[in-house]
Amino acid sequence: MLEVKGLCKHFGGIRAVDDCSFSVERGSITALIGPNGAGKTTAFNCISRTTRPTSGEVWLDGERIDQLRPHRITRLGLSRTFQISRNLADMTVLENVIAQSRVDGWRDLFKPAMSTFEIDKAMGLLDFLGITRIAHEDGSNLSYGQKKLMDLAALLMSDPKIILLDEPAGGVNPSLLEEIVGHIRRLNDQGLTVLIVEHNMDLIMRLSHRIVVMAQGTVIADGRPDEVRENPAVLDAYLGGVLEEAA
Ligand SMILES: Nc1ncnc2c1ncn2[C@@H]1O[C@H](COP(=O)(O)OP(=O)(O)OP(=O)(O)O)[C@@H](O)[C@H]1O
Repeated sequence: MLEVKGLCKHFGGIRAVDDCSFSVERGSITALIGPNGAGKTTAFNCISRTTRPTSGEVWLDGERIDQLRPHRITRLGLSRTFQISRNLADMTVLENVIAQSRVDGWRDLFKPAMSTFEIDKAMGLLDFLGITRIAHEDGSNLSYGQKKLMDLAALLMSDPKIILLDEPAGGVNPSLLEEIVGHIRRLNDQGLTVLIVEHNMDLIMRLSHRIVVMAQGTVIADGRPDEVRENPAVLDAYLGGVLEEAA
């Protein structure tokens, strides 16, 4: 469904992503893991085109997307979250979900505040995520975890085929973590393809069908969780630690 071919992103002399190639199968939960600074977020940014790649190609369902604008990519069915919530000031959760989901660029400036269709759709998603009770809360009063759920709702507004989740478990408490895992599983059961960057190895090992491992900008391993966990190159990149703890 998603194919990344020879992707490079250089910042001056830093090769953040360096000849990175991998694919994501339709209907899968695929994890992109790697030690700090491996290039995972930069790869995400290039795929969703929030960063312009230096070279390489990204294909979505047979269409090359690496030269498209981000909102065109969203329209083609690829949406992503950010490590840091993009909560908009002085807006309720419902307003945030709708405002963040608008993908038509400057044309959105001429749209009415919120249509009934958008409100119904956003409320349906807040219900799916179990957070209708905070629909009319000011977005800036939310806990860190609630913001993550709000961002997930905004992401789902565009009816994506594939979602890219950047550290969905980062900084959330254990019970919310289980809730987020449940939501990701349910979305995947409904046919949504998921690509996830996450440092929580326990979550990754439980949730993913396939794991792509990056180190120093490139892919060093790719396979099922049990294969990746035993891979000497991966253990070496991580110096053993986190993977052994998750075993
Ligand atoms: N805008 C930038 N300018 C210069 N260097 C950058 C920039 N963004 C990222 N880098 C560098 O690129 C490399 C890869 O960073 P990136 O954030 O993609 O890694 P990561 O695998 O997502 O790390 P982490 O797990 O810590 O989030 C790092 O060395 C980082 O310092």
